[in-house]
Amino acid sequence: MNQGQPAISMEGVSYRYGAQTAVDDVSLTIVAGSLVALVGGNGSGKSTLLGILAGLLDPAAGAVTRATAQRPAIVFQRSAAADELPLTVKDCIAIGRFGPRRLFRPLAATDRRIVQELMERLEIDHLARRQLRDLSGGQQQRTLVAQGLAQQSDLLLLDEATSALDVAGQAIVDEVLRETTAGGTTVVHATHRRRDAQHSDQTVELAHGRVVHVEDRAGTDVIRPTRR
Ligand SMILES: Nc1ncnc2c1ncn2[C@@H]1O[C@H](COP(=O)(O)OP(=O)(O)OP(=O)(O)O)[C@@H](O)[C@H]1O
Repeated sequence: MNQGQPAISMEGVSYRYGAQTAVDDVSLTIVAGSLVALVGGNGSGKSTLLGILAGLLDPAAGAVTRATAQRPAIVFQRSAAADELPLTVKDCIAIGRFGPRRLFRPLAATDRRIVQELMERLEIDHLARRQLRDLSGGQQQRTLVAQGLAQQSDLLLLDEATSALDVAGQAIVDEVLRETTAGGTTVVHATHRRRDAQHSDQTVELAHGRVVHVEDRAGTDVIRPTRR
């Protein structure tokens, strides 16, 4: 995909849970190879919008256009599998190569290399054989980010995926995400912490399901918020 071209366009997108409108008439263009922070308070619609971008939720109204048909990689704050399955850090990242159903087939040399490189980049290689459920929240989050990256999708979606990271861990993930977008991947990171947006190319602020503010890296408004 060409960097600088639209990776995703949303036009008048809305989503409702029964009578509750969670995303309300959102129009947005996300440029390929950019790092976008989706910010807003609890219940502002970040996860729902991410679910729409992931293709997991069908909007009630509006249109979403993606430049490619690749399946997006999505990283959540926590993994239920981490609590239930006897997964090592290495296994968990390997899921990103195969999908959960093919977890226990042998890794090809290329997959092993990708898993190893990601563990090194995220500085979790010393934890490779540890059970995920025995790790700290921040160590688990680094592993889940590595799992998302292992998928090598052109669209990486993060849902509060760095909330437990300390300053050093956040700096590592910021750097890895920056490298990832430089390689052409589009990254959308939903977070309620505004400071997580400081390295993003674009910050999209949601309130009550609406885009209320969009800023580019230099701090200038680039898209007018949707009118009420
Ligand atoms: N499964 C659901 N059923 C009913 N309402 C829901 C459901 N999921 C979310 N909502 C509602 O939709 C709105 C947006 O929720 P969403 O989870 O998208 O927000 P968010 O910004 O991700 O919040 P948080 O930061 O708390 O995770 C909220 O009012 C929420 O109560």
